[in-house]
Amino acid sequence: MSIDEVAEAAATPAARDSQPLLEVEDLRVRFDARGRRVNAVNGLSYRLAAGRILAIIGESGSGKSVSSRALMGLLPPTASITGSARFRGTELLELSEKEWRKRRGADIAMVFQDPARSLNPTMRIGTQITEAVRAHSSGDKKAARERARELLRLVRLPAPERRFHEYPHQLSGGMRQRVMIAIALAADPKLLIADEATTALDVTTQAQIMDLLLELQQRLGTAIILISHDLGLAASYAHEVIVMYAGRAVEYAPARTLFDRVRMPYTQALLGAIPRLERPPHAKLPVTPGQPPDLTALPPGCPFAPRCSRAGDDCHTKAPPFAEGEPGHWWACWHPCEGAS
Ligand SMILES: Nc1ncnc2c1ncn2[C@@H]1O[C@H](COP(=O)(O)OP(=O)(O)OP(=O)(O)O)[C@@H](O)[C@H]1O
Repeated sequence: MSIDEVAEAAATPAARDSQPLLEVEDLRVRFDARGRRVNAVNGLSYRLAAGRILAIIGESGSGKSVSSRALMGLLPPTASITGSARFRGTELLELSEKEWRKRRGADIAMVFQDPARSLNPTMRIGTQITEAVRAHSSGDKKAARERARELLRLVRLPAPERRFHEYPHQLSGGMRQRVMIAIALAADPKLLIADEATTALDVTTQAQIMDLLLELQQRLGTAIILISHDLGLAASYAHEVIVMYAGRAVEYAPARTLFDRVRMPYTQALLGAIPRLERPPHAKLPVTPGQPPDLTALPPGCPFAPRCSRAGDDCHTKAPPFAEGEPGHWWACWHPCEGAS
């Protein structure tokens, strides 16, 4: 089945209603520090089925990382989290730190933007992956080393035998990111969150890492959440896309539907700012005129209204619900676009 066929299948109610891997409902994250309250995530809900690729896109500060870190128990103590995030039926938001230590990386693993900072510079690559394997298994060291070698081959690291004995600084950025992906896969997670995992890489290497993630999703059935500023990346690789603004989902649809029939003016502004013919394959989110709202003082209406060319008086007073306007296609807007980007 091609990605397009998979995406089409996802739009059917049957596929949507099948047992989801992850169900996020009304997730809210607030930071209280030094007398300031930052409302970083403000009622985010979505479902992800096993083996699917979901892209979460939005401008800087829209809550993409914070909402995903909440799923890994990685937020600081200044964060108050409410709502629900069920992974295969288990409520993640109620886990204790002790339970997190056992589970983190096992069910859900995360790959970040900067592999140089995530790897230990003083430890050989092979040792770091072996330790990750041992953290999640009861097998002996020899078996863990063998599994580490297998993981390096799985992520297609060139010359894996030689690299096994090398240090991070001896590898290129793309190779280091392959090592981070190998570490993330050590416990065979069902969900991999890639938080801007290719942003720091050159365009060719970006494409290679994305192709690797796609291959892993197809071979291992790992679901992937791609957090990105990159619309082209979402269009090329994701089955479904969530567009976030001010800590909320403002549009959600199968990738093709979203790019063919945009409804939310914010998404259209993001897409429309780059002329289609000139749109490079990995176009970064352009800056839409105006500023994102102050998360310490959110307006009563639609948070995008002050920047929106379609906004009416109602938009400034009453927040539009995030609702399924067409089968499989959700948006939060009182005056949606006509349906073509
Ligand atoms: N520890 C924290 N304390 C206070 N505010 C925070 C903290 N972490 C994040 N925030 C705020 O929460 C909001 C959402 O941040 P988040 O990192 O999720 O955005 P993002 O969409 O991932 O942006 P980027 O693409 O720049 O990473 C931002 O305003 C950010 O400043």
